[in-house]
Amino acid sequence: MTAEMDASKLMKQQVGKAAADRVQSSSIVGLGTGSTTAYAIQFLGDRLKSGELKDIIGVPTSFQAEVLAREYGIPLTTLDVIDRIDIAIDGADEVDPQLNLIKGGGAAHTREKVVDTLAAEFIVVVDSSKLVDKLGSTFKVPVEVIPMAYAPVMRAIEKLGGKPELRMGVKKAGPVVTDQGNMVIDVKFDSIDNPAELEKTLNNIPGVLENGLFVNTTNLVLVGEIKDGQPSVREIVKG
Ligand SMILES: O=C[C@H](O)[C@H](O)[C@H](O)COP(=O)(O)O
Repeated sequence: MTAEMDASKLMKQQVGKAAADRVQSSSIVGLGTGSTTAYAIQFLGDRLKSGELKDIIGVPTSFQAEVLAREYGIPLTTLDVIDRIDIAIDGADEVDPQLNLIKGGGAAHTREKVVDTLAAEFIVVVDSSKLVDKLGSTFKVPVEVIPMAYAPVMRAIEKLGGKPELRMGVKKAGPVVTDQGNMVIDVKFDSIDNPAELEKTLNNIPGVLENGLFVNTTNLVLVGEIKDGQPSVREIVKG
């Protein structure tokens, strides 16, 4: 493992723990997707096991989150049997100064947006590499589409000035298939000046299920960073 990988792992672990520590007993918890949230799920499981935390129920945002929650002993529920989510913990691929996000690097943004926006408190967990001045500067915007519509959706996105690319599988021939059985188009925009408007415009293309722009969805981002050689966590609160 390189020193860079070590640092990234340490930052993710630390921030995952900090988020898990904020969960209180008897909470219904939205369980996000990705490598950072995976640590939060693991630490929630540890707190349950030690008896420090009691009676939490998780709402998974993906097959990955569901499998991890089962592995770490977190009981699960679904949205048809609960009427609230107290807190959701989820990662992000980019965070801008207004705390708007790009998500969906793991193709889970559709279910994540449902769960995260239902939560009374949505905590984002990232390492410091995810902070950007402007959304779209390092990451493409993921757009989930129903399979029969992928070609016209790509043409419509080109007309909006985006450069669309069908996301292809790794160790799987052909496209990535989401937990809903759909496809993902990653879109490079030269400049995202109005994320709120772009989020709506993309979702308005027939055949699009959901895109990875999360605008005004969170007031709290926890950032894992390395300071003086030690992992630490910084809070960014929306003012
Ligand atoms: O679809 C995946 C999610 O939006 C993830 O939360 C996001 O990609 C961040 O993942 P990671 O913590 O692995 O960087």
